[in-house]
Amino acid sequence: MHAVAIVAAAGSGSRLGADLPKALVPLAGRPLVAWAVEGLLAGGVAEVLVTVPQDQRAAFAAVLPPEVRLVGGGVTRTASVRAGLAALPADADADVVLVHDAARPLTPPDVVARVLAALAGGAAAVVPVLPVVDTTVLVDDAGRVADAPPRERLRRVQTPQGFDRSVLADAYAALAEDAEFTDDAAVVRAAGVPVATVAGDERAAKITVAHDLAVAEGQVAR
Ligand SMILES: Nc1ccn([C@@H]2O[C@H](COP(=O)(O)OP(=O)(O)OP(=O)(O)O)[C@@H](O)[C@H]2O)c(=O)n1
Ligand SMILES: C[C@](O)(CO)[C@H](O)COP(=O)(O)O
Repeated sequence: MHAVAIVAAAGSGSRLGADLPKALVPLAGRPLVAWAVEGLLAGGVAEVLVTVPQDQRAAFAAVLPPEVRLVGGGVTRTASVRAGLAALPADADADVVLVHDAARPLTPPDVVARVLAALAGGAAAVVPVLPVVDTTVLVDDAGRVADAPPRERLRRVQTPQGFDRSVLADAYAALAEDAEFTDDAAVVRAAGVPVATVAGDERAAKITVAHDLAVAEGQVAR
């Protein structure tokens, strides 16, 4: 099995509110994207491609190993992953593709290895998940609680998400040009592909707001 990873790193990080793209924001002195790439390689990925803001290639090249390919991203995460997939050479060795967020810099290599093992075991699509520990409700348009789904079957979905390469490519090819999904598992599910799960890890938490970055700094310092 030859695994290539696409790291979605073309977002601005508006909710974090830093003065540079979120993937370049330092965590213990190193940009988030550098942490994310390192974790993928340590977990068994052979090649990494990073989707970056169109005008930031030089800044990303300066902080990543030279063998990491950079591709201009799109206006949504879905468009960025689509651009990354399109940039994979058709004859490349890769038979599986992992899609990861630069915003999950401290994802342990063990999570990457679990995703790869599930693919090697025959899964066409696999996501790392964690249980939901809070009571979780659906609200109506007025913000009133409308329903409380049983949390035993709810999961929080992380990245990297892993796919048979042709399954992911075909699912993206079937999407409308402006389609937007919150993750890649939703893209393949829209094409009717079942998605398996493996255990995620709290350390793979996504950095979205300033508090998340502070938590990650504490994690690295421990
Ligand atoms: N057009 C986009 C938007 C997001 N991403 C990437 O998708 C991942 C998850 O997105 P999120 O954490 O929401 O990042 P941002 O879109 O940058 O954050 P915000 O919504 O706060 O602006 C991030 O690594 C981000 O760089 C991307 O590659 N291209
Ligand atoms: C892909 C993801 O990280 C899985 O949890 C998440 O859906 C990204 O969401 P965002 O709104 O782009 O932060």
